[in-house]
Amino acid sequence: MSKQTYVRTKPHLNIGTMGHVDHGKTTLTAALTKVLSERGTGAFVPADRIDRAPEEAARGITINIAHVEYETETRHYAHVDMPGHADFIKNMVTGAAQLDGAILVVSALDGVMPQTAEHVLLARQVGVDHIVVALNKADAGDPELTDLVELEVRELLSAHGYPGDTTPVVRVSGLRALEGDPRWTGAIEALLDAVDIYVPTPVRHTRAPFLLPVENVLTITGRGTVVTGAIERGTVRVGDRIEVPGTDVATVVTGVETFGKPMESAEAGDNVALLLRGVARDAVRRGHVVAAPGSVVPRRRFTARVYVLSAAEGGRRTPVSTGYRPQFYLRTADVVGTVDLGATAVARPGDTVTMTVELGRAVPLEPGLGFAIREGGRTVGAGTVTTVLP
Ligand SMILES: Nc1nc2c(ncn2[C@@H]2O[C@H](COP(=O)(O)OP(=O)(O)OP(=O)(O)O)[C@@H](O)[C@H]2O)c(=O)[nH]1
Ligand SMILES: [Mg+2]
Repeated sequence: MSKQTYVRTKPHLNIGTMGHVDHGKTTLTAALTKVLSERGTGAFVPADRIDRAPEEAARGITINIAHVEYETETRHYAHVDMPGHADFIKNMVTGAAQLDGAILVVSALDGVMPQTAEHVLLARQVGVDHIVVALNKADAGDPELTDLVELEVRELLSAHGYPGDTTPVVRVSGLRALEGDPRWTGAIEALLDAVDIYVPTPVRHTRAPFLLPVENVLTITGRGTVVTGAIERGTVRVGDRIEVPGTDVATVVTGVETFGKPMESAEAGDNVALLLRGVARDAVRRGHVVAAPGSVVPRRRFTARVYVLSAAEGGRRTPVSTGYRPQFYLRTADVVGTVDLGATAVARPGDTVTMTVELGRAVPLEPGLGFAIREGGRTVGAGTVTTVLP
């Protein structure tokens, strides 16, 4: 086994494509890899390979195939193209995507559609601070209509607290760029430049104790159990001791990889696969965290500020009251919880309220941790932990 080691020469960022179904997210992702493969800083990944299910890629200790990686002159990117609307919601609300920036794909032919708006709202809630717009299918759109679509997108962004007037909007054609048409490969270059310039290099908490929310667990015959996910904080290297709070797992990391390449040391922001010594496959699950020993104590109760989505935002039509038991999505965990609204007693759609929550099982909690509240497959609220209770 002589795999090439990952050498960190540039800052690493996590970005992704979002937008309404069929607006061309996957085609654009493929086009980005094609243009960069021609520059020699990435491998071309055709659209049908991006859309493939993660399980099919469980060779080596490789991570979710919905991620592709590429480099520009100044950065290394992991790019996640979420295969469908439901996956997008799941990845965004669970924090699995952990995007530093997003490319909002809007078809110049169709303009802003319901999921365009929903994704912008969700991006805002989960703390994606920087959006670059790709007005896709510009090859087929009438330029004057495309101008109107651009205005519409800028208004949408402004309405959700993004700087709509100054957000880069680049007219692209993923399809024509894939065919190698120089006008449109040039547009993809312009989009990449916009991302490089507009999305700032995030500050990573590399000095904090190591924490990895587990996104996926795989078994590699003959090697053991592997957990994958994006490192939230700290660093990790082969030989480090770790534990999985709330379980009996306390062991040593015996392998660290990113995109199939072994790493010397991984840090906050990296998408990694960790091989854990002597851990049974069913001992660790999505929703657990892997942490530096003694650094995290799982808890069940907290107070939070919560925004209850309005019906227009896809939320509930009726108020919630004390005793309400929805699902809470905290990092990659999905846990039932009981709401206590105290003296307020009810919260109407569109309200921001303080609540106390008691979760069905303990998870690592801390002030400032964001979460989503879901019920019957839709997002009904978004909040932030204010106090962790004993
Ligand atoms: N004319 C034109 N068609 C495009 C372009 N990009 C994508 N398409 C077509 O639009 C359709 C949808 O493209 P996808 O890339 O699968 O769209 P998507 O947003 O990933 O779709 P979901 O993942 O299902 O939400 C396909 O038929 C593409 O060939 C483009 O730049 N120009
Ligand atoms: Mg797609």
